[in-house]
Amino acid sequence: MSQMKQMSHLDHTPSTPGKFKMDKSPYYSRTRWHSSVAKLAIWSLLFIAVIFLFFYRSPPSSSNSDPSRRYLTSATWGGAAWEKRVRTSARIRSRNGFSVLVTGAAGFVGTHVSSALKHRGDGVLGLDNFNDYYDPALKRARQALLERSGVFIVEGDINDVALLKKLFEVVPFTHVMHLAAQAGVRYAMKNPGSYVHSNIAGFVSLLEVCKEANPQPAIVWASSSSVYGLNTKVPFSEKDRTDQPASLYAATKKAGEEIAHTYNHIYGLSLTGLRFFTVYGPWGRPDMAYFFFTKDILNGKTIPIFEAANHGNVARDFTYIDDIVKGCLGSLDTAEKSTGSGGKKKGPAQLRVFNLGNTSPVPVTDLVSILERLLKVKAKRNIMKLPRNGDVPYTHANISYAQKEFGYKPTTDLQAGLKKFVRWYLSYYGNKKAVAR
Ligand SMILES: O=C(O)[C@H]1O[C@H](OP(=O)(O)OP(=O)(O)OC[C@H]2O[C@@H](n3ccc(=O)[nH]c3=O)[C@H](O)[C@@H]2O)[C@H](O)[C@@H](O)[C@@H]1O
Repeated sequence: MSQMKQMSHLDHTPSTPGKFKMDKSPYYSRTRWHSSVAKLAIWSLLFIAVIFLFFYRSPPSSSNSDPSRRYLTSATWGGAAWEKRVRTSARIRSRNGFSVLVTGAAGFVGTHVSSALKHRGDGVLGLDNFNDYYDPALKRARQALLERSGVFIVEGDINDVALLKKLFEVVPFTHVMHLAAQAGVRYAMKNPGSYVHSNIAGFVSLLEVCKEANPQPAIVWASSSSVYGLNTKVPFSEKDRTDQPASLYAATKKAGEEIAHTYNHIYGLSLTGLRFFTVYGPWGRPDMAYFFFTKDILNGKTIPIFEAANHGNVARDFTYIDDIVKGCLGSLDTAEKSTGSGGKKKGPAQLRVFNLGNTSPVPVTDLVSILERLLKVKAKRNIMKLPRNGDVPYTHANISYAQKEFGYKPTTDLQAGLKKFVRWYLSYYGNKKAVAR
C-alpha cells in the first residue's frame, strides 16, 4: 500500500401530427390530388425539420427507447481559457501525486472520489455529461461542491472521442478513474439503449483514446456486484463464475470486464475493475432504494419492499461511500503503469478485478426499520414478491483480495452510514415540506 490515505440518458419520429392519412380512393379529383401533394410537401418539410432538430439535440449514438432522456449536447469546449482551467485542475500538488481524469465526476461516487483525490494533492479533472437519469440539480450541486475544492468538471460525453483526445493532448494523465456509467438495475428494462451507449460504447471509446495516449494512463473503473447474477454460492468471490447476469445492466458491466481484458491483452493497458456492492451515503443517487424510501417515508407514501421466494428476505451488502472511496484510492495507488504507448503494447500489463463490499448483508426490511428510527416516522410497508425486474435476492462480498492487495477494510455499518445519509438528506432538502413533491 503506497500513498493510501484515510478521509472520506426514438425512435420517436413524430408520426405526422395526428391527422395526415393517405387516401387511396380511385375517385380522387385532380384538384384534391394537387392539394394533397402540397399538403404532403408541407408535412414532409415539417417532418424533416423535426428530424433535424432531434439530431441536432442528440448525440449520434444515443438512440434509445426513452425520449425523456436528454444528454447534455450544447456544451462547448476548447479555447485557451478552457485549456487553462483543465490544466490547473489537473495540476499535481503533492510529491509523487497523480493527475487523474475522473469520468462521471458529478455522479455520486465520482464526486466523493474526486474530492478525496484533490484533498490529498492529486491533480483531478472531472468529465460528466450531466444527463437527466435523475435530478440534474443534484449533479450541479455536487459540481459546485467540487469547484470549491478546485476540481473543474468538463461537460461532455465519454462517447465524444474528439473531446477525450483533446483532454489527453492538454494533460498527460497518469490515471483514469472511470466512473461514468448508466447505473441502476431496474431502469435497464425501460431504457436498454442507454446502457449500451454508456457502459459499452462509451467504455470502448475511452479505452481507444487511452491506448493511443502517450503515456498510456493506468485505468481503474466501476464494474458491479451485479455481475454475480444468479449465483447462489456466497460470499461472492472474484474467482466465482459471472456468466449468468440477471439484468441488462449486469450484462453490460460483465461485457466491460471482457472488454477490459481485450485492451489489456492487445495494448498493454493497466486495468482494474471494481465490483461495487450497493453503495450508499450522503450525496447519493435518488434512484436507489435507501434514498427514495427516505423521501417516501417522509411523505407518508407506501414503499414497496421486495421479498424472495417463500417469504425469504431480500438482502444487500450495503457499502458506505467512504469505504468505497478508500477502495478506489487503494486501487489507484497499487495500479501499475500501462506498458504500451501510442497504441503499441510493449509487455504484459496488470489486469485486476476487486470486490468492494461491506461483508455483512442486511435485509431490506431491516434497512427500512433503521430509516424509521432515524426519521422518527413509521413507514407504510407494502411487502411484495420480488418482481422479474433484474433484481437478485442476495449479495455478499468476499473482500480478501482487496484486503491483501491494499489493506481494504470497510469500517462503517449500515446503521452508522444511514445516520450520516439522513443527516445530509435533511440538511440538503431542508425539511419534510421541502421534499413534498
Ligand atoms: O451492487 C451493485 O452493483 C448495484 O447496487 C445498486 O443496485 P441494488 O443493489 O439493486 O440497489 P437498490 O436499487 O438501491 O436496491 C436495494 C434493495 O432494495 C430492494 N428494493 C428496491 C426497490 C424497491 O422498490 N423495493 C425494494 O425492496 C432491491 O430488491 C434491493 O434488494 C445500484 O443501483 C447499482 O447501480 C449497482 O451496480
